[in-house]
Amino acid sequence: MYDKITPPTTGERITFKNGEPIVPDNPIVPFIRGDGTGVDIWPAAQQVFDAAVEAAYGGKRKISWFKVYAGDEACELYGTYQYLPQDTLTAIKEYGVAIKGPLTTPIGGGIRSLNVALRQIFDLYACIRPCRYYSGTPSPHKTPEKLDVIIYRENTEDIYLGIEWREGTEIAQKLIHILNDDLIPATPEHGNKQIRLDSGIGIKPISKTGSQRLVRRAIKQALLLPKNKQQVTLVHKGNIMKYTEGAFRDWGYELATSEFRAECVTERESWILSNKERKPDLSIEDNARQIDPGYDALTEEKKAQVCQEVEEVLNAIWETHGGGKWKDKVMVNDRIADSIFQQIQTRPDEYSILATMNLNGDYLSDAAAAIVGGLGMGPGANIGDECAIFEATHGTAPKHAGLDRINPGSVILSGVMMFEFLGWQEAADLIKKGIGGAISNRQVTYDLARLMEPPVEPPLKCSEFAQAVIDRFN
Ligand SMILES: NC(=O)C1=CN([C@@H]2O[C@H](COP(=O)(O)OP(=O)(O)OC[C@H]3O[C@@H](n4cnc5c(N)ncnc54)[C@H](OP(=O)(O)O)[C@@H]3O)[C@@H](O)[C@H]2O)C=CC1
Ligand SMILES: O=C(O)CCC(=O)C(=O)O
Ligand SMILES: [Mg+2]
Repeated sequence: MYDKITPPTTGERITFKNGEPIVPDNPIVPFIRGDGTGVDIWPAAQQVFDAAVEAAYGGKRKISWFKVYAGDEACELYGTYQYLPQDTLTAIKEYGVAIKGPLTTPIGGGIRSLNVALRQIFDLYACIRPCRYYSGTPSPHKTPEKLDVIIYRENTEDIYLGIEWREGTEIAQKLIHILNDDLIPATPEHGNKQIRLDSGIGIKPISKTGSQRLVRRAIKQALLLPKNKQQVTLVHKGNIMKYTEGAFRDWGYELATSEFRAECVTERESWILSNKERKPDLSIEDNARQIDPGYDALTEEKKAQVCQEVEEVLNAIWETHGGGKWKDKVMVNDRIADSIFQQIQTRPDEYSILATMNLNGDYLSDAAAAIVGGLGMGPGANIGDECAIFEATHGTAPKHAGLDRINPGSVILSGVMMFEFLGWQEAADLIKKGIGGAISNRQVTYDLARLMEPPVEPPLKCSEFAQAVIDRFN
C-alpha cells in the first residue's frame, strides 16, 4: 500500500460518521514536519502533545504518530518534484486526522501551494482559525483581551482555487478577446469596459454550495458558544464584487433564515422587531424610517422596498422571535471586508464568529492573530466531513529556520484544536494551562520577548518554550 513509509505497528484508524470523528484510545495520526521552521516547531510541539496525553490519561490514551512527507523533505525521500507523494495522501485518507507544519510556496511561478492542494484534495472546506488572547501576552493593541473571535474561512474556492493564466499566454489572450469582444459588450451593465491586453487573468468562483456549507458550520459553532457570543458575521466585499462576494453574503443570510430559521435572527430583523417592541403601534413606515436612517431621501420605489421588508419580517417572525425572543437567537450580520479590519481593532468585543471567503479569511486571520500576540499565537484547523488537517496560520518563516528560536505556540495550539476535535478535552486543557502559565511567567520566545515590558532577555528557545509549557501543566 505504501511505497516508502510504514505505519506504526500499534494504533487504530480514526473514522468519520455524519461528519464527526470516531476516535479510538490509540489513534494513528499522520504528521507532516513542514519546511523552514517546521524543523524547529514540529519536535517541540510533538513533545508537548505527548506529555499532555500522558499527563491527562496516564497511558490509557496515546497517539501513534505516523511520519508522512510533503515539501522539501518529500523531495529528499521520493525524488525531485515529488512535493506531495501519493503515500502522504493515502495515509491522510486512511487515518482521517492529520497535523502539519508549514509548507513553502514559491511566488510568481513554480509549484502551486501544497497547503491549498491538501485542502482541496480532501475537501477540507472550513478553515477555522480562533484568535483568542492568552493573559500576559504582549500585543501592539491596548486591549487585546477584548478580541475573542473565530474565523470560519471557506477553504476550497475563490481566487485561492488557483485558476489563472499568465500574461501573454495563448489562453490569456484568447480569454481577453472573448471577454472584450463578446461577453462584456453582451452585458450592458459592464458598459464599454475593456481588459488591457497585457493582463494576467485569474478566476474567482464563489458557489452557493461552498458558501452555505461554510456558513452552516459557522452557525452550528455559534450555537455551541455562550449566549453573548452567539453571533455570525458574514464578511464580504459585496459592494464591489456583487455576484461573488455579495452572493456569499446573500447565500449566508438565505441559509440562516431558512435552515436555521428557528435559531437565527438577522441584524436588520432584530432592529425591526425591537422597534415594534419599544412602540407596539409603530407604523410600518416609521419602522422602516428607523431601520434606514436615510429613508426620507430614498426614491419612492426604494421606500416601498424597505416597507415591504418590514412587513414581511413582522409577518414571518413576530410570533416566534418578537417580544424579545430574538435576543436568545444567533445574531447573523454582515460587514464589508475593509471595514471589518478596522472593526476588530476599534470594537473587538462586538464580534464572535467571522465567516469569510477564502482570500478575505487569509488576510483577516493574520491581522487578527497580530492583535493577540502575533503569528506565534495563531492556530488553525482545516475541516471537512471526512477528514481534518490541523495547521498554524503562519508560514515557514524561512529566516528563522533551524535556529531553534521560533515560537511553536501556533502549532501547539493547533494541537489543542485537534485534541478538542478528538474529544480529548483534558489534554487540550492541560496544554492551554501550560501555555498560559509559561507566558504569564514571561517564559517566551523572541517574538513575544521583544514586545514585553521590560523586554525578556534572553528569550527562550523554541525547544525551551515547549519544556516550559510542559512544566506548567501542574
Ligand atoms: N499553511 C502554510 O503552510 C502556510 C505557508 N506559507 C508559506 O510560507 C512561506 C513564508 O511566508 P511568509 O510570507 O514569510 O510568512 P510567514 O508566516 O512564514 O512569516 C512571516 C513572519 O511572521 C512571523 N512569524 C511567522 N511564524 C511565526 C512563529 N511561529 N512565531 C513567531 N513569529 C512568526 C515572523 O516575523 P518576524 O520575523 O518579524 O519575527 C516571520 O518572519 C511562503 O512560502 C508562504 O507561501 C504562508 C502561510 C501559510
Ligand atoms: O499555502 C500557502 O503558501 C499560503 C497559505 C496561506 O497563507 C494560508 O492559508 O493562510
Ligand atoms: Mg495566510
